[in-house]
Amino acid sequence: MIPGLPDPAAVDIQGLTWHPGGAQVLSDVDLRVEPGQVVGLLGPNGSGKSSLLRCVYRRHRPHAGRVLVDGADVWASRAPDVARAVAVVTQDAPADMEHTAVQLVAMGRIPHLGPLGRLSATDEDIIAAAVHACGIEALLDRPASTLSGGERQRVQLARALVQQPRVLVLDEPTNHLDLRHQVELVHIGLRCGATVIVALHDLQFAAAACDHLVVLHRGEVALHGTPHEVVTADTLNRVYEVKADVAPGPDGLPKVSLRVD
Ligand SMILES: Nc1ncnc2c1ncn2[C@@H]1O[C@H](COP(=O)(O)OP(=O)(O)OP(=O)(O)O)[C@@H](O)[C@H]1O
Repeated sequence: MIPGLPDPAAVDIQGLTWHPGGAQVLSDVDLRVEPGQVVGLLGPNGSGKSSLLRCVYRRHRPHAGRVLVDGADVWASRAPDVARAVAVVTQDAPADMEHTAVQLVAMGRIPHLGPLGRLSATDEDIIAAAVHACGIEALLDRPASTLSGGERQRVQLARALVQQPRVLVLDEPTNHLDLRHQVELVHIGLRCGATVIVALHDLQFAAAACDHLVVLHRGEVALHGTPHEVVTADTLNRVYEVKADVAPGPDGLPKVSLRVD
């Protein structure tokens, strides 16, 4: 789909602890993600999902522990080297709102450009492929500030893809997307060949889209396993404090029915 995508990388999170201003946000988190795996990060609001992902894409420096991408500690590596390996789509609007969509997408090539910062024909091909994959051709000349939340998220995904990442970090990438674009995100982002770590709120979507699920609770890994092992009535009760029935749906995946009485 995107020309020249490199091999996916393993991600090893070891004893990760982050306590800004004394608040214990992440405590001794261990997680191994195999190359090419799609791992869903679940957990209630405030459980530490975004904080964990920020440690992976080198936004937060952990107070203890480390994140290894193919064996290299991201905080012992140079920022441009990490940017060549790890791309991110966040739930926030991009900072550069005055730029047009195509300028934002092209910024994804910056870690790969030479000293003159010029785009080559190969770079242009990669950008065109990502624009096509994300279906944003009609948005290219629009300033980011005029785009809807879902349009902006697709522009961010295209920017992440042109980075040709070995690891793709997605922080609640579906929160602005309608059903069709959620399904497309699975095809484009989750199956692009990179190792993917994705924070999600919808357990059923996570079960359908991910190979492996990890549930954070109060900054610790509460449980992890296959969708069948993780999406259970017990998890919903113990971690989310809701009553629910979980039974296999027609596709064999866990189907959640919340009890609201
Ligand atoms: N810089 C910071 N300083 C102090 N506390 C922080 C900081 N960043 C995050 N927190 C706190 O850490 C906890 C975890 O936040 P985080 O955003 O990682 O959770 P989350 O699981 O992604 O939540 P949500 O599902 O609501 O997006 C929250 O209680 C949050 O207030």
